[in-house]
Amino acid sequence: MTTAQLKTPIWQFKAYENWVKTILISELVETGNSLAEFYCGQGLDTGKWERSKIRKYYGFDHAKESLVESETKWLQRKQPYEAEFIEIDLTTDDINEKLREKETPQQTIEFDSVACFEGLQHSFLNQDTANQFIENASNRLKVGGYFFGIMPDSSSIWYKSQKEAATGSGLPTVKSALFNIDFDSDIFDFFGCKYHLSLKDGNTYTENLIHFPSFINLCKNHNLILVEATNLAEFYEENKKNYESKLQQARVLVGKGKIEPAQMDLISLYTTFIFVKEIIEPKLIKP
Ligand SMILES: C[S@@+](CC[C@H](N)C(=O)[O-])C[C@H]1O[C@@H](n2cnc3c(N)ncnc32)[C@H](O)[C@@H]1O
Repeated sequence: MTTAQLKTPIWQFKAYENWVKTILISELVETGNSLAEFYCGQGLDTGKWERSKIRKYYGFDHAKESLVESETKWLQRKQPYEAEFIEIDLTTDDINEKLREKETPQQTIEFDSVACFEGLQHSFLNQDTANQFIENASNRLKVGGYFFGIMPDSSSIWYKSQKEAATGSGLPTVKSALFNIDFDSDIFDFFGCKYHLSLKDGNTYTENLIHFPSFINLCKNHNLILVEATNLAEFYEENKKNYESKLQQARVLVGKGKIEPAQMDLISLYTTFIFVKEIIEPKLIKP
């Protein structure tokens, strides 16, 4: 990695995101845990799972080649935990069907935590896909277990848009030193309000803007209760003291004790989320 590459906004964002992931994992995942990673991709976090000393890992992704890459990383690290790499479309398929074939009558599969670091927003194409995804997240999670990760912060993005002057139809374009955000729609719907994040270095990402209160309600329908959601910019203020050395290790460029404001503006487009699975109360039968 050259010094020039290290300084690009996207590399800096990824370094910062890595720092956040490391903290979330160290606070929520315990030695000996059974851990599911949704949208595991190519296993970029294999080292983090190894350091957290999990017992068993289940990586879920719909791309076979990503799962092969993820498994290769795990093999290269000499299989530091037991692992399964499972091909599934998390927005249309039922996780039970994939897991049943791996279970025995004596041993059913359950997770202490479900992590999802990139992709939750892609599940919100419509009500059915969002519902199937959250159902999958909750289904094999133990009571008291965490569903956690990182997603775009719709409140922050919405707020930034509302501060801009409206020009023509559609939601106002967000303009910042490192990026612009354009919206497809002129309303902020639960589903279907797409936006395009264009970085000044030429990369463009299309995401779904998730209405956060509706997301919380959907999770509640699946017995997942919000514990906290922290905008990634605030996350820095809350954790920089306790995790300063990890900030250096992640190679986040911090000048004069703080991250550049333009970089922070990009970081503030995302939020953490942590839900806990609650005890399912039996329904009271009225006399
Ligand atoms: C950006 S990668 C995530 C990488 C990894 N989680 C990380 O943080 O480094 C997104 C992954 O989501 C997977 N994906 C996208 N839609 C999916 C779906 N409906 N079901 C399962 N996997 C999906 C893609 O194949 C891709 O590997």
